[in-house]
Amino acid sequence: MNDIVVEDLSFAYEGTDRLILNGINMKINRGDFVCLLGQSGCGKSTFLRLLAGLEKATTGSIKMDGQEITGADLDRSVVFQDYGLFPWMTAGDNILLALRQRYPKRKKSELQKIALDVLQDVGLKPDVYKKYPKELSGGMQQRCAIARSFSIDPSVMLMDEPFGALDAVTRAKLQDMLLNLWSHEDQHKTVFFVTHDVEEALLLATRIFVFGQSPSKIIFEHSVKPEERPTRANLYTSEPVAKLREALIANINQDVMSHIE
Ligand SMILES: Nc1ncnc2c1ncn2[C@@H]1O[C@H](COP(=O)(O)OP(=O)(O)OP(=O)(O)O)[C@@H](O)[C@H]1O
Repeated sequence: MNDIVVEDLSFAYEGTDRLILNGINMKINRGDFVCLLGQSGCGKSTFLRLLAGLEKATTGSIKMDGQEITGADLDRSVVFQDYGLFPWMTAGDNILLALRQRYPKRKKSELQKIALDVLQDVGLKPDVYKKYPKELSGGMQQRCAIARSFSIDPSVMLMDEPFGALDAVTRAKLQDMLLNLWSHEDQHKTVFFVTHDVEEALLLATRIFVFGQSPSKIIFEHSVKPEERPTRANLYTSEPVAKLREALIANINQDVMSHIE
């Protein structure tokens, strides 16, 4: 079943006539892990904002389960690079706030239990619940942001370079954690994940799209066959992954060069 269908989408920010996105078509199945690549400024974040319902298509449409996306919805949660936790609230209260919006009628004690469970799911100890964001490392804050996002059980997670600000070791740990969370769900969540990092996309994606620029359109797409999905151990030795890496880099480079020449 196609969960999200993007048809002939074009977009210009209000008050401007410059098209940021043009002629985007995409059919995404429930449970796909979609990675979006492309050079800086090509419109990846803008595309996520449209999926989130924070912007409206100029022409064309984005439909989820056959219904046009017309505004924000807790069924599509967003994780940004800068963690997005409210600094004046503890990690636990940040998660509780999201849970309260999702489940307004449930008891506080039930919601606290969900918050503690999701903190554990992302590998954090219970004492993190009472800590303020400034008392946590960048990696811990991003774990909290992901925990908050998972806690409200959205069908779709929109992740805008969530690991872009982290060091390589923390980043690898969080990639493994995210894959683990995603793959252990009975029904996988659909993930849209923006990254600049080809290796990250190769490791995570079941679908990869490369956006070109001015205005942005899809210049390359690939569906990864289940038997070709790499692990961290064979990321650099698998033949299909090597071929895909070559194709991704060639397409991104070609797009960069065509805007320099
Ligand atoms: N609110 C806005 N109003 C007008 N133009 C905007 C607005 N936000 C972004 N843009 C422009 O839209 C284009 C695409 O930006 P966007 O942030 O979507 O690209 P990106 O591919 O996510 O970039 P990066 O990889 O650097 O994060 C850029 O030219 C940017 O200047």
